[in-house]
Amino acid sequence: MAPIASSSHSNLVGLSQGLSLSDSAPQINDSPSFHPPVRSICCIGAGYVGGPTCTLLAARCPHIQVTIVDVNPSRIAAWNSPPDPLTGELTGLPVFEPGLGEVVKACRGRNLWFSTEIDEAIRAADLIFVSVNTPTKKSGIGAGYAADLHYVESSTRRIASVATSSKIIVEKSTVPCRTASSMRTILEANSRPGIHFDILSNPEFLAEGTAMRDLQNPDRVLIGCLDTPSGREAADRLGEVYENWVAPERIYTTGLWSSELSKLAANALLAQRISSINSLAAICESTGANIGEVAHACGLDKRIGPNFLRATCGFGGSCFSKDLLNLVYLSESLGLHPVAEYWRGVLAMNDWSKARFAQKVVSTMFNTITSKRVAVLGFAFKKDTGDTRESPAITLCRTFLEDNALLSIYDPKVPHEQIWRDLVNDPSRPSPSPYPGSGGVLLDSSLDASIASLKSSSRVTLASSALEACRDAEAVVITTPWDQFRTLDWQAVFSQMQKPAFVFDGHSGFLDVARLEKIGFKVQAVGRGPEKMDAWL
Ligand SMILES: NC(=O)C1=CN([C@@H]2O[C@H](COP(=O)(O)OP(=O)(O)OC[C@H]3O[C@@H](n4cnc5c(N)ncnc54)[C@H](O)[C@@H]3O)[C@@H](O)[C@H]2O)C=CC1
Ligand SMILES: O=C(O)[C@H]1O[C@H](OP(=O)(O)OP(=O)(O)OC[C@H]2O[C@@H](n3ccc(=O)[nH]c3=O)[C@H](O)[C@@H]2O)[C@H](O)[C@@H](O)[C@@H]1O
Repeated sequence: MAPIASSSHSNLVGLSQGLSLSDSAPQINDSPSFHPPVRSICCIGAGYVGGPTCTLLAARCPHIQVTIVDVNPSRIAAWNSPPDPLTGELTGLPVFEPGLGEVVKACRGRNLWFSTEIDEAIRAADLIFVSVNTPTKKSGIGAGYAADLHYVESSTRRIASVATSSKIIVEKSTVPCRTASSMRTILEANSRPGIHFDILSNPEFLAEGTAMRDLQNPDRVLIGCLDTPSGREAADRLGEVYENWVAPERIYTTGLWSSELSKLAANALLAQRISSINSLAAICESTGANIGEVAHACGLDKRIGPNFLRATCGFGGSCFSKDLLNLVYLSESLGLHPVAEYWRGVLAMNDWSKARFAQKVVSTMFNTITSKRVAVLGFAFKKDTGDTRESPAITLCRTFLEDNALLSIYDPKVPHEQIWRDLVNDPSRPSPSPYPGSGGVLLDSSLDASIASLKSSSRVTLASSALEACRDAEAVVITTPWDQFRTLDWQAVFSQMQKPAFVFDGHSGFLDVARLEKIGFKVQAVGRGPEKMDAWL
């Protein structure tokens, strides 16, 4: 495979063996004739990806009009919410991302619009990003594994039915391999005569909490296209948009199917590293080795590298599990059962890591947490986001509640209503969302009743600060590594806790264990062996 390099807008490299000609990356750049330079963009889906991605695009391309649309009016209203009158900050946005508010403020009303007028935005656009949710199917064929593509399909049908001019359609959502082919069939079967669509795959690699930084300075922009003159030209047009702020050598063009698969592959490989280090963390805890030292020692090898080797109480987030399940399903569908088993193992290790951590809390606290107050610090799946989808904190809190603990939970960004819903929602159903219609379950009466019952049981308190959450607690469990938890006044925490005061750190190397032990805490941290192992030295 050629290294990332580009001599034209399309970085036309990456012919993959085994692909038919139309699957492979194109080799030459034909003169344009199908699509004019992009002046107007529509993004369907105003979520964690569509919102930040197209906001940054609007900021870097003032000559392009960008309209982000969504079927969910409350989400769009939140994107259009006014600045706080006191601070001037945009605190009502539906997505919390450091730096996002400032960029929205600078562009909104200039060349950035948030709207529910989907048809109008589709008609006006030269290029359309499809950034809708692709959750794991909850029922029917492939339930629990396959991606639910009905949001992608309904967006595609809508484009076909309302478009009055030719367009470039860009898959931004993470989709199974060959989804572009289904989209093309739908578009061709439903569009008006004389209208031409080209479909590109342009997966998104941003991570929540660092989205604006990742979008501004991506490791790579991947564009998959068909090897046809119009497909190559469409890739050029999208490449030109990115070149307003991304160096051409970081824009990598491949065949469509390689691009679709690369997104699943990248997430699978990242998740695999976490499960690998978490498996080693378990060995450390039983031997007296320290996972921080082991990870550092391994990461010094340039072939391994230091990133994504932080042992934790398990990975979360809306995509790692979903995309791994998708890969497992794809492998099974292709009859590649050992491949499916291999990736399934990454998920199994993650489930085990969460269960193991919860078990450690219970066993350390003399094998019972019944009626003991446990302070849970953090509820989002990682710091600097308010997103709780697949957060390990949810699994841990549910386990503690099943063991009859009293929970006191604090997170700086997750709204209380979201925490209540996550605690009572059946995990086999879609993750509930504060934005009805956004892909999560709608608030229904049974959910409301469960929340009311949990609230009235007094088994869970939602605190307004970390210190408040820790008051009278017998244990503090760090589930999300927000910076403010590291710099907490731990002496003050200790003085107001029951004794012995336990701390369980779900993120290796996050807390200064030696300092906490000096204060008097009994500390357990993922991947840190027991003191007594060193006793024979
Ligand atoms: N969340 C993340 O950090 C990343 C997500 N992805 C992928 O991006 C895609 C979107 O993910 P998120 O933004 O997190 O999802 P999300 O659930 O936050 O947003 C999706 C939005 O699409 C809207 N929508 C659904 N169908 C629609 C339709 N027919 N017309 C108009 N709007 C519609 C929903 O109302 C929702 O607001 C998924 O495929 C995901 O795997 C990729 C990289 C990062
Ligand atoms: O497709 C997606 O949705 C995105 O998924 C991840 O991004 P994200 O889930 O937002 O955040 P990460 O930083 O990857 O963290 C995911 C989870 O892994 C955990 N993690 C991360 C790193 C690590 O070393 N150990 C570890 O347990 C985090 O605590 C978190 O729970 C990928 O990093 C993005 O490239 C990708 O675009």
